Amino acid sequence: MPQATGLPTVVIVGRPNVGKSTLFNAILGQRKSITGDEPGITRDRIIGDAVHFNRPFQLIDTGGIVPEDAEWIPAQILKQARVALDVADQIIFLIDGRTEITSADRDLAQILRRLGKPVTLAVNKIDVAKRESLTTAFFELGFKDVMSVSAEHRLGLEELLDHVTRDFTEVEPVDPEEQAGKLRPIRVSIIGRPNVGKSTLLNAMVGGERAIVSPIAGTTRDSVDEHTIIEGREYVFVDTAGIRRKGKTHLMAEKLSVVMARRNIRMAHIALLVIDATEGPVGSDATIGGYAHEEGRALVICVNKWDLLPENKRKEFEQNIRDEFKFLDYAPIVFLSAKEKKGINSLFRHIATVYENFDKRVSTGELNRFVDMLKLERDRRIFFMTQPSVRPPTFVLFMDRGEPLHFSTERQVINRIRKKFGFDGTPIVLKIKARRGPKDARA
Ligand SMILES: Nc1nc2c(ncn2[C@@H]2O[C@H](COP(=O)(O)OP(=O)(O)OP(=O)(O)O)[C@@H](O)[C@H]2O)c(=O)[nH]1
Ligand SMILES: Nc1nc2c(ncn2[C@@H]2O[C@H](COP(=O)(O)OP(=O)(O)OP(=O)(O)O)[C@@H](O)[C@H]2O)c(=O)[nH]1
Repeated sequence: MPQATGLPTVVIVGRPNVGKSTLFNAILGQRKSITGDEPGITRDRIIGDAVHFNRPFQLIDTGGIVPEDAEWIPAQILKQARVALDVADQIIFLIDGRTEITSADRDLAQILRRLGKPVTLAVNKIDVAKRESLTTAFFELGFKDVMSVSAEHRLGLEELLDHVTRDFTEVEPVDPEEQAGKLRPIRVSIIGRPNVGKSTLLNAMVGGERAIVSPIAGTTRDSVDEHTIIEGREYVFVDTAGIRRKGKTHLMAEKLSVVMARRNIRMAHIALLVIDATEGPVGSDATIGGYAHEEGRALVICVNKWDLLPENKRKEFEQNIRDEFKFLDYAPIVFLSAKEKKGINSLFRHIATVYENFDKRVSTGELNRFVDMLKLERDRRIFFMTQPSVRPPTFVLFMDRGEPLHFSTERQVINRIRKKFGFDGTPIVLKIKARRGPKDARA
């Protein structure tokens, strides 16, 4: 039976066949805010979570509580629906507006009045536009709040819910800060040496049938950001003017690409480091990737022009990258051909996952169960651990002393965090703080 969730509870009661389930489904369906564990609503779902204008509540349909074949008497309803009525903050007493008031309606009305809870009498099956005049006959049941609805045609539901939820607490829709972060566009920077295919990749990602592309002038005079929406998620490609501006002499261009990468990484959440498959990972690729790491930005390594290499080279190439870029071991590697538009969907999926990790928060409870299992250098002690921020995920270890961990120990801790919680594609920042013990407090 209903769990006490702490949410205000609305209970729908009425004799059989008045339309309780129809109303229940209409309210939950209309609000699209079912949070139950199975998708969709079945006929025998009797409890669901709903929201009306930021006022969340729990809705119970007693139609599912009283068996359909039960001989209907008020006592029966009371027995079966007792739990629901006990937890009710608001009761919707549903009757059939197309039939005469029955003795069962009258008996139930009396029982409900005695509960001393707020009851709204909802007259159902009033399927016409001018509904009010049809409800006057029902005032004789002794409720001052009488409203008409058509559950089937979803008429009058808004007014009914306005009324029923009027005293319920309004909540902010989740944490607005976090929510804003989730809804904000993912800022992507395409970086790499000259001629690796950056502008071809940009075109493949924002061009063609993906469309909804609009170049928007950025804050700096000649920078242009490009927006695109893929599967409901908005992406902004930062400084595409820079990507599209062609290099001058080769040497100039090479240096320029490094300078540009450094600047653009700061404006982005995620850097796409483009490597030319025909050249393999080279020194300046590592330099550019290193900036993303230092700036604490998420990273996806894109091996472009893969159409020019045989497929069976993939493993070898991947190993090559891992060997050259040891410090970027968290970055996923995507093989693609920007020119042939191959691997672009996979790249978008990686970006979405990597961003999720970049923005991921682990609860303090989970972290401290994890800390219990960490064994560090023998002379260091961890008291507890928190994650104060995201983008990038930043963890603080509260220890006996504030001095940094040995490099290899720090790496080990970060790897353990990755292994336990999964942070593919994002750097992890680890900070050490001395816990203020009782001695410090006295000093
Ligand atoms: N015309 C009309 N019919 C409706 C309306 N709402 C429900 N009905 C019909 O009334 C009948 C009973 O609806 P249910 O939702 O199953 O009624 P219930 O109160 O849950 O019935 P029990 O489960 O037996 O308690 C169904 O045939 C519905 O299609 C309405 O607004 N207008
Ligand atoms: N075979 C093949 N060629 C590609 C691919 N992507 C890009 N190219 C080619 O590589 C060359 C360079 O591509 P661009 O997109 O201009 O490279 P860029 O990185 O923007 O170059 P800069 O502006 O100089 O930094 C062009 O001739 C492209 O057609 C690919 O996936 N496969």
